[in-house]
Amino acid sequence: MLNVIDHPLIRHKLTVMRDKNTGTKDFRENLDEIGGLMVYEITRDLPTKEIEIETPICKTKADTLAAPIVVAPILRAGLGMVSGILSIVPTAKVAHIGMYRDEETLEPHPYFEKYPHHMEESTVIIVDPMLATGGSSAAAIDMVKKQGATNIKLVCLVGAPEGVKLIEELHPDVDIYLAALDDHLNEKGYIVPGLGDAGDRIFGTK
Ligand SMILES: O=c1ccn([C@@H]2O[C@H](COP(=O)(O)O)[C@@H](O)[C@H]2O)c(=O)[nH]1
Ligand SMILES: O=P(O)(O)OP(=O)(O)O
Ligand SMILES: [Mg+2]
Repeated sequence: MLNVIDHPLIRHKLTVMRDKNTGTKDFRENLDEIGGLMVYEITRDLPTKEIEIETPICKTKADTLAAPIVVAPILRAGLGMVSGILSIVPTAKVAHIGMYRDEETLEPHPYFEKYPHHMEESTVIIVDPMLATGGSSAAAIDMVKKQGATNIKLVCLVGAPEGVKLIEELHPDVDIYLAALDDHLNEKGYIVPGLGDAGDRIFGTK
């Protein structure tokens, strides 16, 4: 199911990121901050369990997270959201999924994967700022499913209708979270209006 997280702070920060005159430093900082703000909303339905603790006053029962959380950035661009997410969920483990998109065919090419233990019992949050054709995210979801993950969330900043459709078709069990649903893809597979090439803007490459 698609969830567009609509919040004035997120809209403001995303506008800064979309602006072509925004430099690497401000682009990175705003991406990180949006990552933190989005994850607060996304984790709203995480399962909790009651445990017994002792306060300075008495014994009591209180809630704690029931399952481990794994943040799985799709390299490189997804890396830009990790520290913002970890600032809200500091106990999360981090998986890495290396993927590049062929510039001609737009097909995703995985080149690296590394996971923490217990993927099957974790809530896995896959992050990539851009959901364009959806090929990279769909492939990343396949990869974490092969590791046994069943509770998977996909968190992107900007999505195109084409990418949302692909994920809904291939992985109807995965909830999609966006900060904005944009208009369409251009002939080169870039999101319009979008924010350009996220990896290049984060890392200052071209
Ligand atoms: O406007 C865009 C579109 C894509 N990217 C990069 O490509 C992948 C996602 O593309 P899919 O077509 O959905 O596989 C994403 O990892 C971005 O790194 C982009 O930066 N800007
Ligand atoms: O999906 P790509 O090819 O844009 O990868 P990166 O995020 O490393 O720029
Ligand atoms: Mg890129």
